[in-house]
Amino acid sequence: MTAQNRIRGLAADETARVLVEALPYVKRFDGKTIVVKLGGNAIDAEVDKALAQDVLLLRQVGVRCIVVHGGGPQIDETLTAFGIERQFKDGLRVTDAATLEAVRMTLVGKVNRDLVAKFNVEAPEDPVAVGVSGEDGGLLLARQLKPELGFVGEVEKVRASVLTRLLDEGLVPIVSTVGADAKGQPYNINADAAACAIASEVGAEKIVYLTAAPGLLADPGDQGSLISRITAAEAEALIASGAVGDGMIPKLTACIRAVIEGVPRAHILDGRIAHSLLIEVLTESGIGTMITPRKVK
Ligand SMILES: Nc1ncnc2c1ncn2[C@@H]1O[C@H](COP(=O)(O)OP(=O)(O)O)[C@@H](O)[C@H]1O
Ligand SMILES: CC(=O)N[C@@H](CCC(=O)OP(=O)(O)O)C(=O)O
Repeated sequence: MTAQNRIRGLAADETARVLVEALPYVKRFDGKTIVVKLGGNAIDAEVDKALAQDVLLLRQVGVRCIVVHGGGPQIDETLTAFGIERQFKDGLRVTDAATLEAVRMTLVGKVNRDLVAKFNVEAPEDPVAVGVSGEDGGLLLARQLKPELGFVGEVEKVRASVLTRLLDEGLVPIVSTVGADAKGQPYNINADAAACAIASEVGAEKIVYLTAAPGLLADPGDQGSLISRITAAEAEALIASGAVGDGMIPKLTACIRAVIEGVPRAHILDGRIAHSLLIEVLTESGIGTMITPRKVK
């Protein structure tokens, strides 16, 4: 059985054997940081449990994981319940004051709390997941992106020490992406962009985007058209060609930016597949799409 298939069917008593087989890959990441971005469309009870297990296992073998989450569909639900209309421009949510309240309530107050709880039930003896909002400890200093988007922010500065101090203590930060400016005005920040800013500032070895697609597709209508490897320049050309749509544009743009800013590899993986993170990190062939700064063998 290949290491990939073994990890897929990971059973507790098999974990040690799988890890021995994966040792060369584990060593590569010992002491390194991996940023994992979980998209709102990939959030699901079963895969969240598998993700929690993967992150906790990687932590046990010395990998420092930071989880950044989105929550687009969950925000939509809150807006519907409040009778507030949703509006998007270029994949970003137009955020007026009422929408901002709903975003903050949903991302920080619900999605983040639920994920922290799911992670900590996987290790009740040693609950290491800690929820952090971009407003906590000044983690995400934000400024308005464009006046026409209202309270949508871009990251001006990441205060990485908020996360590295937690990682140094063996904790696993779970980040929601509402930031604030120096005056305390909160901003809604796209989670793909925030994860990229965090990965470059902490000097991550990898950024992994878990989403509800097999990876980057050459043709969004053809699930079999997966692109396994792509350089930043090729990815830019693909966006310009119009073959990338919806939520994939901010994600691919964030991947391009991350690798240009020094993160060696960015990945887009199918977050609906249980243990996709572990399969990617601990096996040679990997899954999904890998974005690199330039061509690699
Ligand atoms: N070229 C493409 N390859 C893959 N997915 C694409 C592409 N173009 C558009 N998409 C769509 O983008 C979606 C990912 O965006 P989104 O759902 O916003 O992600 P997330 O919630 O993970 O941030 C995919 O599920 C797919 O429907
Ligand atoms: C400015 C902006 O668009 N912010 C996003 C933040 C959540 C997010 O990015 O969630 P996903 O990762 O699930 O897409 C939003 O309001 O939906």
